[in-house]
Amino acid sequence: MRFLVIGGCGFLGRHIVDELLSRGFPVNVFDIRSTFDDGRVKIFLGDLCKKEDLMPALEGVSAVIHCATPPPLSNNRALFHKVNHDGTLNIIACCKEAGVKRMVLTSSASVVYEGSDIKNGVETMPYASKPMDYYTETKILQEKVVLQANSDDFYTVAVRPHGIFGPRDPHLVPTTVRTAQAGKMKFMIGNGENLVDFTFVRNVVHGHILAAESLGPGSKVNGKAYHITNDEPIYFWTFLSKILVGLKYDAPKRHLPFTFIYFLALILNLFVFLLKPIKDIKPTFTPMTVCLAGTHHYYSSEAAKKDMGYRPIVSLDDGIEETIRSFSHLSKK
Ligand SMILES: NC(=O)C1=CN([C@@H]2O[C@H](COP(=O)(O)OP(=O)(O)OC[C@H]3O[C@@H](n4cnc5c(N)ncnc54)[C@H](O)[C@@H]3O)[C@@H](O)[C@H]2O)C=CC1
Ligand SMILES: CC(C)=CCC[C@@H](C)[C@H]1CC[C@H]2C3=C(CC[C@]12C)[C@@]1(C)CCC(=O)C[C@@H]1CC3
Repeated sequence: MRFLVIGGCGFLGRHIVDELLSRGFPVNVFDIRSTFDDGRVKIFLGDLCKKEDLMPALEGVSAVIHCATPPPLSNNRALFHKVNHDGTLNIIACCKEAGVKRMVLTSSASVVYEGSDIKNGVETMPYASKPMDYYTETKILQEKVVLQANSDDFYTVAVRPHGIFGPRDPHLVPTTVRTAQAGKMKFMIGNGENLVDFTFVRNVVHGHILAAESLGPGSKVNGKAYHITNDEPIYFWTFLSKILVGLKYDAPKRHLPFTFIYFLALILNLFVFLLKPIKDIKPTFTPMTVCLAGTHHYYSSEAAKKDMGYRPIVSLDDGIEETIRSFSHLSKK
């Protein structure tokens, strides 16, 4: 089974490519940029929104893993809609024309998150009716169109990871370190007792490949979404403190009230919106990131265990240790 990994030059995508190769699968990569060179992989450069770019990459492919997105923490509504919604419709149409049989979408557990506590969330929870940011808004649209595209000759499934971390992560660890270096990590938001799923990247990869292998005629996974987690919810600020201390930064010790910081983030968000025509500011503390830092949000992966035999293959502590080692270049000097 030849795979095409759309977004294969990104953080998760590259790990998926590496694992597929190590399991002996032939792999194509499609991405708008190239970040690596491997003689075993043909990298097709292009825009997933353009049929003429995508079709050549689909030749001889039987399974597509679509994990491309604009950067989740950017705030570009038009780009998110263009890539995550319109672009995904294009991928579905191209897959059907090229005779691809299976599609795995990298969705997000955040498609049901509206800023309030979610404890052991299940996949049957309704989509967020008021998504907190444009990224989440378009991940909901994206998952809907992919699962609706499931049919007797094109099998689709959505994998919903949460808080992916690991080597080459461009979002979580670098943003945490930058925030600490700017002196903005001296306080925890809230009481520090909110449980959150952080998922080591190789567990997310394992879930994707299991999902791809499980798709097929009459399969129970066809047309469904599955949470893939480490199955070890951890206090948000305990996780961040482990990363920070591992990179020789001080862990936050004092607390700021969640509602106070959330109110400040709302005001800042308004200023960012008003100033947008003049200057594009990307604050770290947005209503979404403040809620993620101050509320419970962890999910059940029981459905993935039952329907596709998923189990995390790397423990949280081992994943944290490997991540810290891989980011030694970001250690405090
Ligand atoms: N990082 C996280 O904590 C989580 C990520 N996800 C999902 O996982 C997937 C992968 O995320 P990451 O690896 O963190 O992101 P990333 O930003 O590292 O990788 C995304 C890749 O998509 C490519 N891309 C963007 N626009 C494109 C276009 N128009 N045409 C072709 N390629 C394009 C980028 O060049 C990049 O290589 C995404 O779908 C994201 O929504 C879901 C849950 C959590
Ligand atoms: C409060 C603060 C600035 C903490 C620093 C860490 C954050 C940058 C990460 C903590 C939780 C992460 C997270 C995501 C991005 C990075 C964090 C906000 C996602 C929004 C990435 C894309 C998704 O699909 C959902 C993730 C939820 C958790």
